[in-house]
Amino acid sequence: MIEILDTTLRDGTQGEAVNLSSDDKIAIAKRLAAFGIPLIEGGWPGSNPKDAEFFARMKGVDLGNSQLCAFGSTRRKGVRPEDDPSVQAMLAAATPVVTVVAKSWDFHVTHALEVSLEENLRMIEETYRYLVSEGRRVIHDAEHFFDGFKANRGYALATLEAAVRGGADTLCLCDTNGGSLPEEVFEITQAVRQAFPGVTIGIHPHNDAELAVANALAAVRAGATHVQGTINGYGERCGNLNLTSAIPNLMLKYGLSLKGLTLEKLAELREVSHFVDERANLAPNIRAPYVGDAAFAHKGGIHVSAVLKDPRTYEHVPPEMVGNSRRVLVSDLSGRSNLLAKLSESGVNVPKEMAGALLEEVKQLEHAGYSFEGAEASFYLLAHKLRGGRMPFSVEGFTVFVHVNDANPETPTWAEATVRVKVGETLQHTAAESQHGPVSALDKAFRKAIESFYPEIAEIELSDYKVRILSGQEAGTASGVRVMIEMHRAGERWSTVGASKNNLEASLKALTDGYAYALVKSQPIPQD
Ligand SMILES: CC(=O)SCCNC(=O)CCNC(=O)[C@H](O)C(C)(C)COP(=O)(O)OP(=O)(O)OC[C@H]1O[C@@H](n2cnc3c(N)ncnc32)[C@H](O)[C@@H]1OP(=O)(O)O
Ligand SMILES: CC(=O)C(=O)O
Repeated sequence: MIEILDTTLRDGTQGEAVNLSSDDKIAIAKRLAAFGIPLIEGGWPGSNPKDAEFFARMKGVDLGNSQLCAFGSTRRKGVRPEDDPSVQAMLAAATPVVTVVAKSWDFHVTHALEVSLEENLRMIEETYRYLVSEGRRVIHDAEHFFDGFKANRGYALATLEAAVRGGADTLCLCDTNGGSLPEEVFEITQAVRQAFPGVTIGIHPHNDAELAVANALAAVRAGATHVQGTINGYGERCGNLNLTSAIPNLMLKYGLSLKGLTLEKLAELREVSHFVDERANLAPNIRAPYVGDAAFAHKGGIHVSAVLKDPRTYEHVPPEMVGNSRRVLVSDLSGRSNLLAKLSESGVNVPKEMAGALLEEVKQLEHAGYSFEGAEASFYLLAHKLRGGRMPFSVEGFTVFVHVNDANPETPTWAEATVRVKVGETLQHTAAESQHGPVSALDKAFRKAIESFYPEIAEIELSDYKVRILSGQEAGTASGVRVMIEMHRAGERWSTVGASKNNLEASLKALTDGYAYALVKSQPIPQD
């Protein structure tokens, strides 16, 4: 049985760009508890008012079967634990468990802590004896344990002995600098397990050599049963053990039981990962194993063709087990299988002979700078047109004029646009102005042209607009720009693409695809 300690709210917040308010921390603690994480390290109460406030506010919060841990360090040199403000702050947090960082590496003791090797041993033992006497479960975070063991094995083991004498019930070996190799972690963890029979051994690996997951698994194979990490791998420098990878590896690959976590709960993993990113205001990593958007996204034609026959051909686990889903991408690396699968996702059945023509068109347009991978609405429209589907309008031309007044810099720059749009047999010629730039003026003029025919467009909003400069090879012969647009309406989102040598033309193509998609969706492509 493996026990997970989540340190997203402590080590996670030591990661660059990770900032959580106490409201965020409370929401994350509750979500982790609902997920089934048994130990949730909430922060360092002696460090800052926000962490102290978090623990004060958590006092009345019911975390079910999960326990909150306060983090801190051993007492300072020459101070009794009873008189050490950081130790007192840990106690004031009133958590059943405390996680205490202590030095294991002789070099750190003499150079960072600047105390004698003997005083460090006393700091560990006395701090723990005091915390245990106050009714706390003490988890000893043996900082730099692997480096310390390699430098001075005898002293590193002596720090663990001091921890056990003081009453620590878990010896968590930290790869603080994140540079250890799995074979070293295996051997050293095994040596510690043999030296401390009956004591719980833990692992806290950092990811500086991209080995945190491998090192956690190595430690578990060597007998560690307590694993510390963070959701999405947040943490100091390159981060901590990513629990969204470690948890499914332990459960699905090693077949181990994890305290508090069931296979049913594992299906919440992707949602938990996104919840934490959302609270931290960070964009999810699309390539994150198991939980990322791309984790089960199939792009190469050969892959898609096989996955459609049996997903096990290119998937190591079923995506549903971790709450993810299979996706098929359309690009110039597609075969007909990608297109047919993509269209069938939207309920569209395209005859096989037509798929060849569609594939050819996708490849030509991608050569000219389009990218359909993230522009599923534009791809849908291509198929719609190829099937002879009616388009709600056609754009016949546009002009844009930007007014600048160099003589009077106080006068705001503003743009004026006209568009010529045909709806059925009616030619609409409209103009609009905007102080938010030429694309905004074009959008307004275009809406004006079609709104009397399609009043439902009033509900559509633009949510994202990205321009990418295409150069040389990537754009083939058509160096220029690619514009990707995202629109939404009542909880539904869709994305489109336009490419051209002219930024405004690319923008108008992506914009009008967005409106056209919303309108044709109510008149689906006729089926065979
Ligand atoms: C490996 C880890 O990730 S451990 C967690 C690290 N996390 C953090 O540091 C975030 C929170 N930290 C803080 O808010 C501050 O650093 C505080 C409040 C802890 C200390 O602040 P300050 O008193 O200003 O000290 P400062 O940060 O400059 O230096 C750290 C001190 O802790 C001491 N220290 C380091 N490790 C330990 C330890 N295991 N036990 C006791 N003291 C320690 C250092 O020797 C140094 O003492 P010194 O000031 O006498 O040289
Ligand atoms: C305790 C801790 O965060 C470390 O040693 O990395």
